[in-house]
Amino acid sequence: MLGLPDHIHAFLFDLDGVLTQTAKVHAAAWKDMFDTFLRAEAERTDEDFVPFDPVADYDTYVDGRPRLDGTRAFLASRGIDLPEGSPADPPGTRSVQGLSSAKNATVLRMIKEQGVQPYAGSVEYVHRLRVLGLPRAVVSSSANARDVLRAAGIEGLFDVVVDGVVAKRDNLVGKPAPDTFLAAARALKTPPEHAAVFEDALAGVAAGRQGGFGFVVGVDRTGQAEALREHGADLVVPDLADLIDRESA
Ligand SMILES: O=P(O)(O)OC[C@H]1O[C@@H](O)[C@H](O)[C@@H](O)[C@@H]1O
Repeated sequence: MLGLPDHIHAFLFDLDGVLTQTAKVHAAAWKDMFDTFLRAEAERTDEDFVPFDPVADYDTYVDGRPRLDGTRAFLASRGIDLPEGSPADPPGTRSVQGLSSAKNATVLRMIKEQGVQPYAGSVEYVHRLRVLGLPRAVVSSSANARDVLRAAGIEGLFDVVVDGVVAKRDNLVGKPAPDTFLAAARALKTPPEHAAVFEDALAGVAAGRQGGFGFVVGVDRTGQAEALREHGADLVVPDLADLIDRESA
């Protein structure tokens, strides 16, 4: 079905980096926040400032995970232990919540300034699924997913959205756990073995593999095809337009 095996009847799409060109905006916001924090830490402790790597650190610790998990995972990679804090902490407070709020303020500002561009190949692919009457969901760790979908003008293309807000409400463990994808498959009334996962994040393809989904498509926007395969992608494509081409080849 549209470049995928015939046993696939439902389609679960990650948002940032798969449907919209916002993975790079998130990466830039994370770098901005962590570099400000790391610079201050370097001064405080009289140690060298080692910046956040927007490719290696982003892909390994942050990409695809819920915001607070991303903050915790990167801090742990540097051996930095911060108090959890509270959601009321002002952005930039020296706490997990304070740093996460600073990142969110930056990403929201960037999205407001730059707007949100969808990937044309993804929009075309989802349109074709809709014409065929096949069920489609967005599965994103982001608490800003609804706003991003709306800003990209593609909110109406999906039957179900499981985002960071839904995950919190329903106590779903975030990616790389498969729970949010499983919840979306349930909502589409499709067993996981008949659903496909589309992901650009290593944590996301790992979630698809762990959840026993029928097919996992890795979407490689940044030259990490091999790592996507290692984390569980059955197929890696640079863009969803390639799946349309496979279908008509
Ligand atoms: O901070 P938000 O908007 O809730 O998003 C959480 C995460 O959502 C994921 O979709 C992105 O890949 C991550 O980069 C991001 O950090």
